[in-house]
Amino acid sequence: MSSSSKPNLPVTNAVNGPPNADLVRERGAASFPVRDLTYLVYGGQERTEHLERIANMVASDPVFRKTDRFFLSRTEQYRRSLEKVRHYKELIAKHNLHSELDQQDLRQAIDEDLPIGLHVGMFIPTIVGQGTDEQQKKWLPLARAYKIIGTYAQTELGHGSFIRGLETVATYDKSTQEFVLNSPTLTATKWWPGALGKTSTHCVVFARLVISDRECGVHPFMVQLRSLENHEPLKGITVGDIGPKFAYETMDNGFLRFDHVRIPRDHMLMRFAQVAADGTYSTPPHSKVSYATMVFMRAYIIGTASSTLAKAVTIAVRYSCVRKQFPLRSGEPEQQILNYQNQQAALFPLLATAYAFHFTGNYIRQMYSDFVRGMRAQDFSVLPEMHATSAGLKSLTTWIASAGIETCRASCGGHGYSKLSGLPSLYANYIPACTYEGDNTVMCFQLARYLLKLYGKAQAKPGLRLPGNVSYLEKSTLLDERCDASTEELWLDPARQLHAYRNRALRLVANCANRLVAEMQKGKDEVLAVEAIKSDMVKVAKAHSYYVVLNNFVNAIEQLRASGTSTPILRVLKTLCDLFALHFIQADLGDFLEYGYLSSLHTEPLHAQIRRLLEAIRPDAVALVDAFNFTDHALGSALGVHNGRVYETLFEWAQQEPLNKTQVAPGYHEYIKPFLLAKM
Ligand SMILES: CCCCCCCCCC/C=C\CCCCCCC/C=C/C(=O)SCCNC(=O)CCNC(=O)[C@H](O)C(C)(C)COP(=O)(O)OP(=O)(O)OC[C@H]1O[C@@H](n2cnc3c(N)ncnc32)[C@H](O)[C@@H]1OP(=O)(O)O
Ligand SMILES: Cc1cc2nc3c(=O)[nH]c(=O)nc-3n(C[C@H](O)[C@H](O)[C@H](O)COP(=O)(O)OP(=O)(O)OC[C@H]3O[C@@H](n4cnc5c(N)ncnc54)[C@H](O)[C@@H]3O)c2cc1C
Repeated sequence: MSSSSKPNLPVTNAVNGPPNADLVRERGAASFPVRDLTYLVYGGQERTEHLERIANMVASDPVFRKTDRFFLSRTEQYRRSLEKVRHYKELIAKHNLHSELDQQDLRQAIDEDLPIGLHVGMFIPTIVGQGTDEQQKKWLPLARAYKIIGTYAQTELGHGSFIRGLETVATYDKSTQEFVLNSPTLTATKWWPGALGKTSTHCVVFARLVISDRECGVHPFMVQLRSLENHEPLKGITVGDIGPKFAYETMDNGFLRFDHVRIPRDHMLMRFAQVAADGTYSTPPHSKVSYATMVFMRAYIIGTASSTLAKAVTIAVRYSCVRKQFPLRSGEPEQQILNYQNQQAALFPLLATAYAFHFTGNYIRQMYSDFVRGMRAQDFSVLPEMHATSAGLKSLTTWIASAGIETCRASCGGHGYSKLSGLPSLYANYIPACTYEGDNTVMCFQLARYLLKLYGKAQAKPGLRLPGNVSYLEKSTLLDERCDASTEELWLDPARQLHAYRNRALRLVANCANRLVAEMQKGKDEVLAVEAIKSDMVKVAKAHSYYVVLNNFVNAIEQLRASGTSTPILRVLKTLCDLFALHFIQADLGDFLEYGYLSSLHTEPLHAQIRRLLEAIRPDAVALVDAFNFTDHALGSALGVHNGRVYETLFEWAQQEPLNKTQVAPGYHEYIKPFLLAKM
């Protein structure tokens, strides 16, 4: 089928030449207009073309090249990322990219963990969210123009998850109307904040506020760290880089200590809690409102899980199409490895998941903007739902995307282990998303607590109406219902798929609630009873989040159908949605079998339907990854190049290896020559 409009062919880092014939053939045989799916993913033709212009501008700009990254030392990588920051700023001015959206598009196209990520992602949002109008007026123009660079300094050597345990103190001195910031112990040292070590001139510090010996809880303070003239740390401030990490080399995650550093009273961000000149403290309208930037970032992280996984899948699917291994019978041509069922079973559920997460990203963005609108009107009622939902989805999406990248890497065989595949660095730079912005397990407890509370309320008050995604907690009769998908066809019914996910989630919540009561009946207080069910709480949070993701995918398809999306696109999205739904039932089959919701009567057709779905996706696999529309620059992979010239590109990129600069190995004369035969 032909596309409705021609794509702008991505700028390529691949070796030029005729494209791989298998890829060409597969692209020509797609069952749907690829370009239309791209428009759907990126929000329309105009927006897609705008993104392409930016992506191609970045991809063709030598400053943004990525191919040298594997051969640079940590310090060189940091310097290179600063060079990219400077150039990013130059391009904003040159191309008039002053809107926040344009700048976000540009950063996304640059596709590197730049040391201004925290400035944009957390420092500015914290000023916007927590600063008074006057504070915003003072700091935002400076921050937005990069006259100052800031970060978000919350985590300490001793505490990250347990925010109330932070030890940095901000003591109010009424006589001078200043706060005195101090790090009283080694464990009070701020540790981890991105761009803190070497780049930032300022930061928002989270410290426990003390007024006349009274503890008022953790609050945000604006602090200047370095001189704006020579970048030297200011008096009383000890700051530096925390040293080598698993990856993330471009980012100077830092440490920071305060020795009785004085800041003016108006440097406490006082939108919600205030300290008056005489030391009178006014409490915020919600005790956790100062945690709002983290909720914002969790929502952002959920949105990026789709694109990250989509990159890994694009690389693995294209490579699996080019790579051939074994003829089925002797004398026949070798098979593309993508034809093997095991390869499809590894990759296609991840392809489906990347699409599923795309719709979940849209959902959380909408939920977040509704929540912000409410907050502006002093309505915090949505905060618990927003916090719990984003905590759970952040955990599920980052866990699945991390594991998915590794699956993609492993499915590329030996070449997947080469950094030139792009997959090792994609994985190593992505996995901290499971830890930062809230350790995933700890985040799951937050969602599970919320669900258990609502379940308890619904039990105590029949007829209570709960919000949309959790309304199934009202229906304990659902627990008596069983699966009736006894044929392959019935498994394609979205209502039945959702029923299964809802039933599993409710079952796990109910079991957890019962176990909590049982533990308390054994004599434990509530705190210890919760400790006894913690691993089950993680399962509860994941089960609910799976349900939310599937529900969003099903709803999105319904909305697309209603808005007249073409049948071929709807068909392929429905196939992906079915595969997502059925694959994750198959993956957690024990949950569904344990309480008799499913039996072998249902599992046989389930397995058979999954095999059919893999077959259905196979002819469209390349088109489905092409629809993500990544440039070769974005993928940074010799295996995933758009033209499929995988071996040529691998060979050429390998020539850049510094070891290849000389024919004779460095160290040969000292270490090899002495024991080799002198002559043959
Ligand atoms: C939206 C789309 C936007 C698109 C545009 C974005 C542009 C951005 C550009 C970005 C550019 C680059 C990106 C950079 C890349 C990313 C880099 C990542 C950098 C990482 C930064 C960090 O890691 S910052 C540090 C993060 N730290 C944490 O997350 C700590 C985790 N811990 C906590 O959150 C809390 O302490 C915990 C929730 C665990 C418990 O809190 P605690 O104070 O102990 O409270 P409890 O007593 O347990 O609970 C009391 C009740 O409060 C409820 N609650 C807790 N937290 C919240 C909250 N945040 N909101 C609401 N309610 C909350 C809790 O549930 C309890 O409720 P209950 O009813 O009493 O049970
Ligand atoms: C790359 C990277 C960038 C970062 N950037 C920033 C930044 O810019 N600013 C910033 O302030 N911070 C930053 N952080 C810190 C990050 O937010 C914390 O590391 C994160 O919140 C986890 O906290 P923790 O390290 O204290 O883990 P811990 O809480 O010590 O977790 C360790 C283990 O204990 C378990 N655990 C913890 N509490 C409980 C409990 N109550 N019950 C059961 N199990 C529990 C966890 O599940 C985990 O398995 C960054 C971290 C990384 C890795």
